[in-house]
Amino acid sequence: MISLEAALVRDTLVAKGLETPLLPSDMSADEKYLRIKGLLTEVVSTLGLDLQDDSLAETPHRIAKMYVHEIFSGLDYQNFPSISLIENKMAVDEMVKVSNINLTSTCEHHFVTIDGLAKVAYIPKDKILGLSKINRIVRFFAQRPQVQERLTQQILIAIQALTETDNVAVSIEATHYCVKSRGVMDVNSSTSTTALGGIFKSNPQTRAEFLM
Ligand SMILES: Nc1nc2c(ncn2[C@@H]2O[C@H](COP(=O)(O)OP(=O)(O)OP(=O)(O)O)[C@@H](O)[C@H]2O)c(=O)[nH]1
Ligand SMILES: [Zn+2]
Repeated sequence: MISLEAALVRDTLVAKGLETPLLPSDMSADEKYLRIKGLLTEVVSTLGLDLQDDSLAETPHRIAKMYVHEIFSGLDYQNFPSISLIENKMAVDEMVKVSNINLTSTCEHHFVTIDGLAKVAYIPKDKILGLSKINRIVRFFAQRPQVQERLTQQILIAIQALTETDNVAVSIEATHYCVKSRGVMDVNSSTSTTALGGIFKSNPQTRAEFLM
């Protein structure tokens, strides 16, 4: 069973065509762990590494656990954070902005790290979101194989759906280790992405206030 909030976010992402491409599966987390552990035993031994060595013996177990319960745990809506929303009794109608949210994700093309910072803002309407929940929503979607553009959009849409307002903005600045530690091997470049909704898109001043 997933929470009502998780179901709302999932259904909104599906309706907007922004859900991560997922196939239906009825495997439990334990079944996934066992299957991945077996497959990684093949990978590690095909690379010629000795799984009898005490340093390597647990590597398939560690990676399977890491995929299912850590870095890809956001594929399972049962891990969606509990969301606390309160009524906007104080009639806040100015921007609430959370900056420097630590973000560690995984590039879906190479399964290596994306390391960055996110900034999220919204202008409350009837509901106010518990502050830490913004960080937790960022973290949930980061814990999936991702492209940065989709990650940025998914956070936007989740917060729009939960706060029942379009006036949400998200930006991410990140280093992709698939660019830094392999391939083109550029150690200096970083990538910025932005997703803007409502007044953040239509009003240049609001956009500028968010981006500064
Ligand atoms: N748009 C976008 N591209 C990404 C992201 N993460 C990785 N990529 C890119 O995905 C592309 C995959 O390109 P391919 O040519 O199929 O893979 P590749 O041969 O490993 O490419 P190189 O990285 O150039 O060596 C690369 O250009 C990556 O830099 C992301 O978050 N967003
Ligand atoms: Zn990559």
